[in-house]
Amino acid sequence: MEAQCSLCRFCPKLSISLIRSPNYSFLLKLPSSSSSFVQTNHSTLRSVWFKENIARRKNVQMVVSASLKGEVSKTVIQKKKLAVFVSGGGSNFRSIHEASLEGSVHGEIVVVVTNKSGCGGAEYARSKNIPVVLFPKTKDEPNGLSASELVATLKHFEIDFILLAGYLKLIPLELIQAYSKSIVNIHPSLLPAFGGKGYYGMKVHKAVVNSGARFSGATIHLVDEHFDTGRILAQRVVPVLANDSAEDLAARVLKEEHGLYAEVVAALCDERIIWRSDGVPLIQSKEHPNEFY
Ligand SMILES: Nc1nc2c(c(=O)[nH]1)N[C@@H](CN(C=O)c1ccc(C(=O)N[C@@H](CCC(=O)O)C(=O)O)cc1)CN2
Ligand SMILES: NCC(=O)N[C@@H]1O[C@H](COP(=O)([O-])[O-])[C@@H](O)[C@H]1O
Repeated sequence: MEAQCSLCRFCPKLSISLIRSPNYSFLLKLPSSSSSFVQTNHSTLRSVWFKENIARRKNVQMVVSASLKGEVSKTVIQKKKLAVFVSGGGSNFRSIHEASLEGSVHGEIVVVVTNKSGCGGAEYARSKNIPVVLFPKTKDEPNGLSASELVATLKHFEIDFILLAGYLKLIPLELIQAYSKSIVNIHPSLLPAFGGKGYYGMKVHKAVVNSGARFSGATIHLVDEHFDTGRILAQRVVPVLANDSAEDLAARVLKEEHGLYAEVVAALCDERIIWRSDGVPLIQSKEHPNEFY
């Protein structure tokens, strides 16, 4: 009898099913590409199940995969530590924070960085007892940090990923080099269209409507030293309707942004980002680990 094994939720990379053999040991059926079976036994399954539940309590995620040679190896994925950068209302920040609290994002927002101490995102962070750091140092924000002070602060918080969510200042090269392939940004258009210096907030949507474009959307990309030129990681498309105002379009795009950002941050925290040989980052599907998008 073939039964879906409890191992499957540990090893999303393999679609494994259990076949109970006559001597009561378990055979792990590897993906259809190989007809081979690997032998395991009840005690392995029981110990994996036990460790997985212990792991859950320790903020780690256990991934178990069965090798062709029959070793059942376990990979422990630590819960990631996230820094979110905001300048405005912070709805994307709130969306990611809610996903983190309900568990769909295996990460914790441990610090918020802003260039506007009174913005909505910073107020929300304070209401949730999340530390707020000012960056950069300007005449309006004399208490802001320098780039090197910010890097030191983020290292102190042991940050794994930096998420820009409506942050409006240029991220300096020093921070980009300190967090290589670990800074992402969300932009409210289908890059490379309608991106770059001067393209932020409602300015983007006004340009899209005025252009007559029939589609727009949201883009999440890796951050490099220029505005909006980093490798694209994910996009969602929305229609631009004939009588849309810029505000109508902004609301439609923002709704997609919230879902897209939570999905991408979940993939980052699950270590499901795979770099194609030509440098394009892909996301490994959680439901179908053999599929990438
Ligand atoms: N090194 C990088 N830093 C930032 C990036 C990036 O891709 N690389 N993305 C931006 C976010 N962004 C678009 O997604 C963006 C934000 C702001 C601007 C812009 O023109 N800003 C104005 C100042 C606006 C203000 O202070 O109110 C400007 O620099 O003149 C363009 C794109 C975040 N950082
Ligand atoms: N170029 C950067 C840019 O325009 N970012 C945009 O600012 C808004 C922030 O909203 P939020 O503060 O409610 O998340 C979002 O629409 C985001 O895509």
